[in-house]
Amino acid sequence: MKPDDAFLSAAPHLAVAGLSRRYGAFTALDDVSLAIRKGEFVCLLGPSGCGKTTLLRLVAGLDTPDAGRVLAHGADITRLPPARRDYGIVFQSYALFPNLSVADNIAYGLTPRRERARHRERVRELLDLVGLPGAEDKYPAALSGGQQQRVALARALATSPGLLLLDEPLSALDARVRDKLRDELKRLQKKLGVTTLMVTHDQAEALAIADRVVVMNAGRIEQVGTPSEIYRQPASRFVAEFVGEANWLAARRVADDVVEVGSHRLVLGQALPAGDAFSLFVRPEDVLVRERWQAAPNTLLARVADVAFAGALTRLKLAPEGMPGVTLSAELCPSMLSRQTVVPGQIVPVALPAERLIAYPEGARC
Ligand SMILES: Nc1ncnc2c1ncn2[C@@H]1O[C@H](COP(=O)(O)OP(=O)(O)OP(=O)(O)O)[C@@H](O)[C@H]1O
Repeated sequence: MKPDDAFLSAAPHLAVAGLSRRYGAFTALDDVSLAIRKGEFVCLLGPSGCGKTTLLRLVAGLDTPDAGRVLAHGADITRLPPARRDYGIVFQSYALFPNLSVADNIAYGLTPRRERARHRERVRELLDLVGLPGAEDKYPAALSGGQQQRVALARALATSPGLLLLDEPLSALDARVRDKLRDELKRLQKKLGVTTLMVTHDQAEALAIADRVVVMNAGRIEQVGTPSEIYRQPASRFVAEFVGEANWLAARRVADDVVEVGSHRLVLGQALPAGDAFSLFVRPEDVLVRERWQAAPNTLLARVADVAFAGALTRLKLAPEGMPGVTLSAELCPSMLSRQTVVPGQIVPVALPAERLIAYPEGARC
């Protein structure tokens, strides 16, 4: 059974199976399969041009695939026109009607039009929900970007759709407004339980907001996982490079779970993939600076090259002995620094926990 068959037979809330979209000779989306459960918040994450919006547009019915299917509750909706699909959508640009009041913008999709009193009540409810009570009579031009996006969200939710589609809804906003709206969006999504698919190229946003993140690269899915799985266990070198900060060390195979970096042997928590040359990955917060030396596997000495205070943590640059040319970034939390001072030039013991090291075959790039 192909993985698509397994998840399609489970009739998830939304599924795409073997979806491809080509523009001339260029393949924007290449055999993508994905299943989304009811109530899930899923983020499509990836660099510009990787096919996120293409996938969202196919789900919305705004475009037609060259191959593959879109299914809602197991029913094939690939050819169903957008108006007959059960979703609300918010785009990056606010896309409100400038000549309509906030109330009319929100009520636009509500039918039948004659039920004005009922619509007024629904608009009031939605404006409360998105944190804009009393804004009914304002016009879009009188609203800030963040407020306009709240109205766009209210409009998308007006018909209580089964699916909320969001295409970079926060990226046109300044950082402070974006963070606030991000938290509110997450709270709102959980409160309503509306299944949500959001496109973003901002990894911090995806990790903070999503139940599951779909990392895309060049029209394909690299990994689907919870934010913590994506961050802690990147399935490919591409994901490891795209999400979060990392140290990369050139390593050579010594045994099935042992590599050599410079003159050091490092034990790994899992068996190496095939190959002799690897890029060894370790997050800065997993580079552990010890108070005193203990002869233990994966422990080495390093000279502190730089100490930079960064508020909630302190960033160190470390030059490990026996690894010429290598600089390791480490992050220390305040509780650790209250026990020990670290200054440039100091020699400190450093541990690289086996289970925190991941080896990717050299050359297996993006
Ligand atoms: N109508 C089109 N005609 C030709 N090429 C297209 C068309 N639409 C998209 N593409 C190409 O398909 C690829 C994927 O585009 P898509 O908009 O899905 O990327 P994206 O991941 O959403 O990127 P961004 O974050 O920049 O919006 C891009 O290389 C884009 O240039």
